[in-house]
Amino acid sequence: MTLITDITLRRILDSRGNATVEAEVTTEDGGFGRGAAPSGASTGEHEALELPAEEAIEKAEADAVPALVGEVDATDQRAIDDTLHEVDGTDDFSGIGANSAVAISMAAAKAGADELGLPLFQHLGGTFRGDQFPTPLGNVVGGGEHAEEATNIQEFLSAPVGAPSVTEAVFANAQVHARIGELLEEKGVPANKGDEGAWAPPIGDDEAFEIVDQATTEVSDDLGFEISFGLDMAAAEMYEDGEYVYEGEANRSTAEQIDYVAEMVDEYDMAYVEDPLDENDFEAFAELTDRVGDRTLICGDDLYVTNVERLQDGIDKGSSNSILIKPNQIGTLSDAVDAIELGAENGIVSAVSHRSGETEDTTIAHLAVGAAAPYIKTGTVAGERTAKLNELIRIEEQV
Ligand SMILES: O=C(O)[C@@H](CO)OP(=O)(O)O
Ligand SMILES: [Mg+2]
Repeated sequence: MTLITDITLRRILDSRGNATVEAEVTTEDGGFGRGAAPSGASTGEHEALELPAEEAIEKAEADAVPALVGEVDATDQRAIDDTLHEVDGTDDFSGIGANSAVAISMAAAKAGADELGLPLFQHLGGTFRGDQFPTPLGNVVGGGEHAEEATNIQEFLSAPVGAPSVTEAVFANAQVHARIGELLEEKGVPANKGDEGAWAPPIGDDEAFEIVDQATTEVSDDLGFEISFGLDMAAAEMYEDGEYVYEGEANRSTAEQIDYVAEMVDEYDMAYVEDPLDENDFEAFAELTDRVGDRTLICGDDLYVTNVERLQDGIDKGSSNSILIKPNQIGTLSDAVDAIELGAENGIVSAVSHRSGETEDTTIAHLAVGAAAPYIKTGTVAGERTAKLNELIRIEEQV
């Protein structure tokens, strides 16, 4: 037993320039870990609650810190995360803030790993983990809530499903991103970038499909392995009064949205579609999964918010064959691992994910490897994204 001896919380900047919570945890034998909370823009209605950074810090200092310091074993992640839940006392972490909770949970995990002299992925996953690497889904074009005057669809994701290693996959996504930059320039389209470093051009979704298809095909031919692509439609953000609102084109009813997504899956042989329907429509999700789930991943992000109860509901209804895992949506690493494991037991494929507002924290790279998640979504370029991608490259070298 090695007790936590100190926890420091502070306000730091995230990649959008907003304040977020950073935590540092020290153990009695000198173990140390630092973690920082990310923050979403297209947040799900049922996510754990993020409080303003200063308020989250004050509340966690008053309630969580005294319950952990000198009380809990730094190497017992379940006990740490259970304590966070106990002191918070709510269902959605509105007591201390999900941002304080996740920062402490991640910092403590790193302190525990340091204490044990293990890489974080192994502390989280155990001795027999570390030989399975996630395929990185790389955001290369996007709009929605992540950029003004760009595509309706929030993210077009390069998916190097045939890459022989995670390192080659990471570089393949960067090459697709670069190729799209060239294609946009050739077309004379001004190419700004969105919150996650993806190109955010003022073009329609149809044109974006064509450009991403061309770039992934060309890079795939060049590198000699399969690069598919996918989407995060973040459809809850488009859903108004029973219709999916597309700027510059006709709105779609739920039935039309299902038809549209199914057609695009087949036309472009897409590997992955996240949040194609509203976050409360488990039934429409099930209809789409029934139609195309044998040939693509239909992933629930805002639908499940990394919550095992919502995931169980989706499993019972056949809503999807994939789940997005965001530790800050649920508040602790233990909760995130529970969702991955419940998914795996039921044939649901996990993709561990960043948020649009990020920091240099690399925990999700370790979580994906430690929990053997088949996918990770953490951008393509930009420092706060490459922090995780470069960490995956380093982990691959270690094993
Ligand atoms: O919708 C998503 O999957 C995420 C990350 O790409 O965006 P946000 O963090 O804004 O919710
Ligand atoms: Mg999403």
